[in-house]
Amino acid sequence: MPQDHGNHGSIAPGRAIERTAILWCNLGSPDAPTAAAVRPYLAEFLGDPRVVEIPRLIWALILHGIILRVRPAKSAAKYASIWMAEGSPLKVWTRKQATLLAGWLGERGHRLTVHDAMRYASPSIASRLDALQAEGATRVLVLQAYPQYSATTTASVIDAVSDWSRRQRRIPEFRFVNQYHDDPAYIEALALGIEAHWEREGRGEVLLMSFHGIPVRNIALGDPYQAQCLETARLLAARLGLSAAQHRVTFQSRFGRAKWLEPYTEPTLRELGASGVKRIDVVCPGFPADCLETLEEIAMEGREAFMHAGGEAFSYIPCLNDSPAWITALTGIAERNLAGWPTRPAAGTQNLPR
Ligand SMILES: C=CC1=C(C)c2cc3[nH]c(cc4nc(cc5[nH]c(cc1n2)c(C)c5CCC(=O)O)C(CCC(=O)O)=C4C)c(C)c3C=C
Ligand SMILES: [Fe+2]
Ligand SMILES: [Fe+2]
Repeated sequence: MPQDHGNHGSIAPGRAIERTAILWCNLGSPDAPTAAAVRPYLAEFLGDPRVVEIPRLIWALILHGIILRVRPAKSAAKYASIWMAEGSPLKVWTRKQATLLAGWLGERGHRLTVHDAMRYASPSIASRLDALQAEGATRVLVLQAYPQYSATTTASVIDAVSDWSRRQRRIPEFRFVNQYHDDPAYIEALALGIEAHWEREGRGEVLLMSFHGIPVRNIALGDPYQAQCLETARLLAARLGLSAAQHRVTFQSRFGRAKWLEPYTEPTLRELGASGVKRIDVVCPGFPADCLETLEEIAMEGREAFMHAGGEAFSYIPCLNDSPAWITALTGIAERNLAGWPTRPAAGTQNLPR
C-alpha cells in the first residue's frame, strides 16, 4: 500500500485516506472474580486522581495501607456472584453494544470500526487506540457509557485519551461526546424498557431510579452530574406519566465517610419498606450496561434491604444492555457527532471499506 497508516509522522503521497472509528468506553472490571485480579483493578481505579480527590500522599497511605488489603477479597466475592460464563457483565454488554452499534451504522451506510475500551483494567483505552492507529484511523469519535457527565468518569476517560496522545507523534482528530442525559431517544429507550418490564412482571407502587453517587464536594466544585441525573429522572418520569408520589430518585454506592449525594439508595429502600410500600420497581438509568453496581448492589443487596424492612415484592428492571431502542439511541448520538466526517464512501473519495 503506498499510503502510510502507521504512527511514524511521514506524509503519505497523494490524497490521504480517511478512516473513522468510534471508541465506546466504559469503566472496566477486574479480569477475574478473584482477590488477586481485583487488587490491581482497584489500585488503578482508586489511584485515579479524578476518582478520589484526596491529597496524593495521604491517599496512597490509606489506599495501600488499608483499602487494598481488605476490599479486594470482599469485592471479589461480589463479582463472583454476578460473573457470566463469558466474563464480567459490564464488559460483555459493552462489547455487545460496540458490535451492534457497528452493525447498525454499517446498515445505514457508514464505513467505520467501533472498538470497546475500558478506563480501568482491560482492554485499556491506550491498547484500543494503538489498535485503531495501526488500522489507520485518522478520526476517532469517543463515546462513553456515561449519559450524565461527571469529572470522576467522563473527564477521566478524556484524561486517558490525552495521556495516550501525549505519547504519539501523529494524533488522530478526536471528538468527544461528554453527555447525553436528556437525549430523547435515550429517555425513550429507558421508558420502553420499563414499560416492557411492567407488562411482563406487573407494576409496583413506586418506581425508584437509582444513580451512582459522587461526593457532594464535587458538585460544590462545579460538577454538573447531580443536575444531569435529576434532569434524566424528570424527563423519564414525565414520559411515563408518573406523579411525585409514584417515583423517587436516589444515589447509590457511597464510598468512605464523606457526604455523598443524597438521598442514599439503600436507606431509602428500607424507609419505603418500613413505611408500608409493598411493591417496588427499581431501575438504574445512569448505567447503560448491567454490572456489579446494578446486579449485586441493587438487585441483591437492595432487594434484601427492602424485603427485610417489610416490603413484599422487589422488581429489578434491567439496564439498557442490548435493547434495540438503546442501540437506536446510540446510533443517533453517534451519527449526529460524526457529521462532516467522511464515513460514507461517495463516488470519487478514497474512503476505504471496512
Ligand atoms: C471511590 C469513589 C468512586 C466514585 C467517585 C465513583 C463514581 C462512579 N462510578 C460509576 C460507575 C461504576 N462504578 C463501578 C464500580 C465501583 N465504583 C467504585 C468507586 C467509585 N465510583 C468502586 C470502588 C467500584 C468497584 C467495585 C467495588 O469494589 O465496590 C461500576 C461497576 C464496575 C463493574 O465491573 O461492574 C460502575 C459501572 C459512575 C457512573 C460514577 C460517577 C458518576
Ligand atoms: Fe463507581
Ligand atoms: Fe458499589
